[in-house]
Amino acid sequence: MSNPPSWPPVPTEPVVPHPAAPEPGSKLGIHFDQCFGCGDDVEGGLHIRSSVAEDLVVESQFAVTKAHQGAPGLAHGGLLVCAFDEALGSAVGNLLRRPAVTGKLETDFRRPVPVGSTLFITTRFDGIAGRKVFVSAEGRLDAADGPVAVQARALFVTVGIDHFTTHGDVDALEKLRDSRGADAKDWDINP
Ligand SMILES: CCCCCCCC/C=C\CCCCCCCC(=O)SCCNC(=O)CCNC(=O)[C@H](O)C(C)(C)COP(=O)(O)OP(=O)(O)OC[C@H]1O[C@@H](n2cnc3c(N)ncnc32)[C@H](O)[C@@H]1OP(=O)(O)O
Repeated sequence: MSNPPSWPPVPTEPVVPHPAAPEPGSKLGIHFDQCFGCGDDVEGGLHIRSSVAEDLVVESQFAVTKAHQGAPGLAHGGLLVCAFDEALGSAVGNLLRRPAVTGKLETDFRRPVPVGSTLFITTRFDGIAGRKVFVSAEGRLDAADGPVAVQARALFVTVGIDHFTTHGDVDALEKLRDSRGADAKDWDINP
C-alpha cells in the first residue's frame, strides 16, 4: 500500500490574517444572499453560519433538515461537501479578505449525518504558497466535541474580482456589495 499524500502537498508559509480581518469572537456575515451555502434567500439552502475563534480557527454550523436528504433521514453526501466548501471558503475569504475559489476539495465521510442533527465544523489554516491557500476541517455531530462525522481538506486559489465578472455575472461586484453592505468596499480584490 502506498503512503498517504502529505498535506500541504507543497512547501508553504504560515498564513497571516489581513490586518482588517475579523477578530476572534466575530460572527461572519453571509457573503451573498443567494449563495446556496449561506444565503438567506435560498429556500432549502444550507444556511451555514460561521464565527471566528482564536488562532485563525473558524467555527461553522450546518443544521441538517429534510431538504438536505440523500437516503431517508440522512444528509446527502454532496450537500455535506457543499457545507465544507462554504465553511472552508468562508474562512479563507474572510480572514485573508480576498476572494478565493475552490481548486480542490477532498472529503472523508466517517459517520452518517442524520436529519435533525447539527454539524459543528472547525476549519484551520494549513499554509499558503503564493495564491494557493491550504485549509482543512472536521465536522462533529451535535456538539463541538461530538463524534467526528466528516473530515475535509482543500486548496483555495485567490482570484481577482474579474474572475466573477468575466465568468459569472457582470454585476457580481455590485451584487456582493448589496449582500455584504459597506463591509465589502475595502476588500483586496485585485491580487
Ligand atoms: C464564491 C464567491 C466569492 C465572492 C467573494 C467575496 C468574498 C466572500 C468571502 C467569503 C465567502 C466565500 C465562500 C465561498 C465558498 C464556495 C467557494 C466555491 O465553491 S468557488 C466555485 C468552485 N470553484 C471554481 O469554480 C474554480 C474553477 N477553477 C478556476 O477558476 C481556475 O482553475 C483557478 C482560478 C482555480 C486557477 O486558475 P488560474 O488560471 O487563475 O491559475 P492556475 O495557474 O491554473 O492555478 C494557480 C495555482 O493553483 C494550482 N492549482 C489550481 N487548481 C489546482 C488543483 N485542482 N489541484 C492542485 N493545484 C491546483 C496551480 O497548479 C497553480 O499553482 P502554481 O502557482 O503554478 O504553483
